Amino acid sequence: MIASEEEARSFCEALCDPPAIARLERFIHLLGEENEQQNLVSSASLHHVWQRHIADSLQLLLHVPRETSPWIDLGSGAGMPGLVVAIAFPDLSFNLVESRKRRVAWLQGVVDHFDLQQCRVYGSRLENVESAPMQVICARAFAPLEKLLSLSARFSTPDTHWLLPKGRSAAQELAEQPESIRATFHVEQSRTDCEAGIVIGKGRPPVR
Ligand SMILES: C[S@@+](CC[C@H](N)C(=O)[O-])C[C@H]1O[C@@H](n2cnc3c(N)ncnc32)[C@H](O)[C@@H]1O
Repeated sequence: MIASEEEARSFCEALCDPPAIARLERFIHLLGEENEQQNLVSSASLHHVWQRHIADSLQLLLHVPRETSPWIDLGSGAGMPGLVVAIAFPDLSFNLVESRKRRVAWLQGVVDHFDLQQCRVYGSRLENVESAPMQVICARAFAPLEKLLSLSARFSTPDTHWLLPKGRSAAQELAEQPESIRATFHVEQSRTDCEAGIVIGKGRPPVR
């Protein structure tokens, strides 16, 4: 379990090369500046930014083969987890979906800053994004599991990996789903919070 900022940074250094760590440091700086202009993340969380945001995002890579792409991140907000993984691994293809205008501008500004040519920002509601097959669907703090699946199953195929950090409600939310959904997903322990879980799955869930 990652229990400190130092451990979180070491965890990220084990996953990423030094240029990626330098880009993530720059992202943290930009995030701090932008957070004074708009409420992207809680200011308290910036005191634990490697643990709460960077390692929390990068830990998703432990659950999917490294080269898997494209990803879609639902409700990217400040950029967790999709933008953080895109900054660390710019060779992977990412689609970031966010409906709030100022957040969209922030995401696009960061994509431009790092010249992330494989990263596309969709400034609209997910409901209005055209369907396309994705290899990874991720979302942190986007919507309750049932709603999340019904809004996004159309992006999945039998090969799609689902990576859904769900905080402390992970096991409960999954337990409330019908057996057909429970058969597709399971909960893995988060590395950054001993009480949090990540709902992990593979395939196209049979949603209504
Ligand atoms: C609680 S925030 C989480 C942001 C980020 N994933 C994180 O963990 O820091 C949820 C985000 O989803 C966006 N959102 C909510 N419903 C959406 C929808 N239907 N389509 C696109 N974005 C949506 C909100 O604007 C918000 O930025």
